[in-house]
Amino acid sequence: MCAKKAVGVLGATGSVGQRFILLLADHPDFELKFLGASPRSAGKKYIDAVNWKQTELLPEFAKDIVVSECKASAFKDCAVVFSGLDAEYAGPIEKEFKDAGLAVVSNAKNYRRESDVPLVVPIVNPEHLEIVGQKLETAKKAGAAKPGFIVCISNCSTAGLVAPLKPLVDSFGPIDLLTTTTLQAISGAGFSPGVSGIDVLDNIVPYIGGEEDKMEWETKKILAPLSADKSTVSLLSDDEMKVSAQCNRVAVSDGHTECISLRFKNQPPPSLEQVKQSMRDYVCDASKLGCHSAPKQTIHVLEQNDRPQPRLDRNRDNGYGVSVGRVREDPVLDYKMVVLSHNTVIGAAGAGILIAEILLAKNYI
Ligand SMILES: NC(=O)C1=CN([C@@H]2O[C@H](COP(=O)(O)OP(=O)(O)OC[C@H]3O[C@@H](n4cnc5c(N)ncnc54)[C@H](OP(=O)(O)O)[C@@H]3O)[C@@H](O)[C@H]2O)C=CC1
Ligand SMILES: N[C@@H](CC(=O)OP(=O)(O)O)C(=O)O
Repeated sequence: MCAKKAVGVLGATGSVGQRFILLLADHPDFELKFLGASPRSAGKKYIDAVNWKQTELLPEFAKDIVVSECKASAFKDCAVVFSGLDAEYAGPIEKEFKDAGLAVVSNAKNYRRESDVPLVVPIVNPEHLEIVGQKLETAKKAGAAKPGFIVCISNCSTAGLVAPLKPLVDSFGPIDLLTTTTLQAISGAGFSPGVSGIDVLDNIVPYIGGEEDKMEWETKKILAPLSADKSTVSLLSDDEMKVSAQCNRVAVSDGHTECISLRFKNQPPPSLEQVKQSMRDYVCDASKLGCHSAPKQTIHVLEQNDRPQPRLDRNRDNGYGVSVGRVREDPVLDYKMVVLSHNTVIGAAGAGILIAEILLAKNYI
C-alpha cells in the first residue's frame, strides 16, 4: 500500500474547515498534518483555537496540531492544500501557495471566474481538471519544475443545482431556461460571525449577498465544454442557457434545498419517466474511478411527496449524494423538481476532498 499523502487545510477553524477535519479523519489516501487560520488562531493548538460547532466530536488526531499562519513555507510538504478561507483574505494567500508550486483546492470565490482555473463540482464536471493536466504536461515538456495550480469548488447552492442537470443534458441535450429558488442552511453563512439567532429564528431572510449572481454564471461555466486545446473554459452564452436564481436563508443547520424549473432546448421534451430514469442511472466519473468518497448513488430520486427534507436526506452517501424529489411536469417550462444537497459536504469540503481524490487517480498530485 502507498504511504498516505500529507495535506493541509487553510481556514481550518471555520464552518468549511471543521467539515474538512471530520471528513479527513481516517482518510485512506490523505493524512491531514497542517492547519492554517488567521493570525488570531496561529500558534495555538487546534483544540484551543477552534470554536467547534459540529454535532460529531472533534477528532482526536486534530486536537494537538498547532495552527500556522497561512504562509506557503509552512505547507511546503503538502501534496494538496485545501482552502476554506474567508474570501476577503483568500486571494493573495492562495496565489502565494500556487506560486510556491503547491496544489490548492479552494472553496473561496476569488478565482472561480478565471478561464484557466477549473471550477469543478466533482460529481458533475471532473473533465475540467484536464486544464491542470495540460499545465503539468506543458511544464514537463519544457523541463520546468512541477507548477502549482488552483482548482476552485463552486458555490454550495450551485453544486446542488448542477448535479441533476448533468444527466439531463447528457441524455436529452441542452437546457435553455432554468429557474431556481433556494432555501439555504445557516452553516452556509460561515461562523465568523455567521447568521444571528434573532435574524433566522421564526424567520426567512430573502437575500444572500452575491449568491444569485454566482449561481447564474457558475452554472454556465460548469456545464460549458472545455476549449479545443483543453486549457480554458468559457461560460455558455445567454442564447445557449438562461439561468435565474432567487436565494433565501432559512432556519436549517445543514443542507440547501432548491426548487427548480427547466425547459429543454430540444422539443418535444423527454417524458417524465425518462427524466427520472436518466437521473437514477447517472454514475459520476469519480465513482467509475473508484474514488474513496464518491457516492454509491450519485442522485437519489425520491418518490415520496414530502421529500427530500434536509434533516432526513442530507446525509445520503455521507453527504456526497444529492437527493431529488417531486419531479413533475411544469405548466410554464417543461419540468420542475426539488433538489437537496449537503452544503458543507458536496457543496464545499467534501467536494474538495473528492476533487483531490480525482487528482490523485489521474497522477496530477
Ligand atoms: N459554508 C459553506 O457552506 C460554504 C462556504 N464557502 C466558502 O468557503 C470559505 C470559508 O467559508 P466558511 O467556512 O463558511 O467561513 P468561516 O467564517 O466559518 O471561516 C473562515 C476561516 O477563515 C479564517 N480567516 C479569517 N481571516 C483570516 C486571515 N486574515 N488570514 C487567514 N485566515 C483567516 C478563519 O480563521 P479564524 O478562526 O482564525 O478567524 C476561519 O478559519 C469562504 O470563502 C466561503 O465563501 C463555499 C461554499 C460553501
Ligand atoms: N454563500 C453560501 C456559501 C458561500 O460562502 O458561498 P461562496 O463561496 O460562493 O461565497 C451560503 O451562504 O450558503
